[in-house]
Amino acid sequence: MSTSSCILEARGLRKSFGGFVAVSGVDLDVETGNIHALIGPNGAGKSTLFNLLTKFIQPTAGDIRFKGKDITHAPPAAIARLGMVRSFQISSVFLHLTVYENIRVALQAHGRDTWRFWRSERGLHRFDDQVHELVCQVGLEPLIYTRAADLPYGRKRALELATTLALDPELILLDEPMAGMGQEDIERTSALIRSLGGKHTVLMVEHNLKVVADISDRITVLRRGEKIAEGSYDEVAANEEVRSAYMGGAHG
Ligand SMILES: Nc1ncnc2c1ncn2[C@@H]1O[C@H](COP(=O)(O)OP(=O)(O)OP(=O)(O)O)[C@@H](O)[C@H]1O
Repeated sequence: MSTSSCILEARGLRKSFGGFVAVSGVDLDVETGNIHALIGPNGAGKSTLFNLLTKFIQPTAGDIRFKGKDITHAPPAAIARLGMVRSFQISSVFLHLTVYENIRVALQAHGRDTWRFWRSERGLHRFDDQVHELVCQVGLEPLIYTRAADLPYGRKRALELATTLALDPELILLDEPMAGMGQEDIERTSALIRSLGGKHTVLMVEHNLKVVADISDRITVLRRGEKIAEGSYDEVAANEEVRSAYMGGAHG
């Protein structure tokens, strides 16, 4: 694969915890504009790899490049400024604020003008068009003036995604975006993630294989810390090693 078409590249990533190797020499190429899924059975190393890529933990060996820049030792805040944002951490939504206010705060933060937060109401309304655009994008129009604390779980996650999109990231990292969602929210969120492809790049860890099949352009399969397959859903689903990995345990 040509490196120029890849927004995120990892080479030889390794993470050991004491004597235990959780991620072992993984190479990963995430192509610009793709929806890319990381899958594998329980304990395969998906979360560890995701935490390495998002800089929550440091690798024992290997390196990571974002848009060609070495970010192996960059702190998470620095990579966010470069355009790589990890979403779906509900804790980053302000529960006492409404949907409208949460998205406006995210837009203000992105504009780096948080000091203006306390300025006149009129000044704050300059974000209204963008707030409405994002609210519509994630399907929260009827709940725009609802406090985040009062949103159902799936809608809270939609709000989290809207606040992430407010930062206009080139690469969005989603950690199990469908976890805990009912079927209706799964369908809505799948359609939303699918719609991000092309304009944004998405890398997600996801357990729901139907969702992975429906929305991913490319899939990387891990087992026991190693990459065992990569390709389209049909390609990885036909791979013998992948089939035996999933037959051996619960889907993960
Ligand atoms: N901080 C840690 N200390 C020790 N071992 C760890 C640590 N984090 C993860 N591991 C081990 O590394 C292995 C991979 O874990 P990881 O959570 O990355 O897998 P996973 O594919 O995300 O699994 P699941 O689908 O169950 O969430 C597991 O055996 C786990 O016990």
